[in-house]
Amino acid sequence: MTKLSVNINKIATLRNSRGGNVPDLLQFATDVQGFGAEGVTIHPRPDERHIRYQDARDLVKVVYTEYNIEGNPMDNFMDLVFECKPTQVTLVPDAVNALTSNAGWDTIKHQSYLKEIVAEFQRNGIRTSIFVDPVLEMIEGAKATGTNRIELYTEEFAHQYGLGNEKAIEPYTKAAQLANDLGIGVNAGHDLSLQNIEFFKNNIPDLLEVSIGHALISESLYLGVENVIRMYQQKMK
Ligand SMILES: CC(=O)[C@@H](O)[C@H](O)COP(=O)(O)O
Ligand SMILES: NCC(=O)COP(=O)(O)O
Repeated sequence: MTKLSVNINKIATLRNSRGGNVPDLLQFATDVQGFGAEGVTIHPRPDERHIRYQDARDLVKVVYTEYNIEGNPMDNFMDLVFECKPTQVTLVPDAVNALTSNAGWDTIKHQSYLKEIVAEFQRNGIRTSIFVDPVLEMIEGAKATGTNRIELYTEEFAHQYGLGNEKAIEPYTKAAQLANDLGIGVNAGHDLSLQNIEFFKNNIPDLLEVSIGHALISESLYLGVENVIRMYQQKMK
């Protein structure tokens, strides 16, 4: 079975836009788990524009499924992860001001750095995952770091699939197969959605977990708005 970890960054974005506590991030995390999600993902960024470092700490008290913290392993981020002790840390090579994640690690160039960091998280009992493009050399490089898992960066697949190009799945299938052969677990994420998730899942052997945020929150708005409009009108009859 593939676990669904809900990325709640967007809930924090909405909350921060008004300065109060609506929507309530902790309640939302509690609810998605109550609705059956098998995990909660956050990706605190250095400017704290959505998830704040304090959110990561507060979530420790309410996340009873898999807690996945994503980010670039700079000093502040590492300290935060050691403090929160999530189930999994996903290492992402984002630039400080990146709008969103836009590339996987070069696991060959940064191999000794990643090896050291992976070992440090694992010594603290935290499972590691390395965000990578579906390139076979990068999967082999990831193996050499000692990581437990990789997360396949799926933006290109999502984009191409949206254009009708089903062949775009091929490098992902091959990368996942190699990871399986090498004994590394396979996660995936970025721009996965109701439109593309079934095809993706059906073509990736042993997909352990997907983390989905942007589309899932947008789809929740679309699928919920009709009900909410009727509820307002009901109250004003
Ligand atoms: C690692 C990854 O794929 C990202 O999708 C990410 O976690 C989302 O971050 P933002 O919500 O800041 O775009
Ligand atoms: N790791 C990917 C993630 O957490 C969510 O990405 P997206 O669905 O917001 O693109």
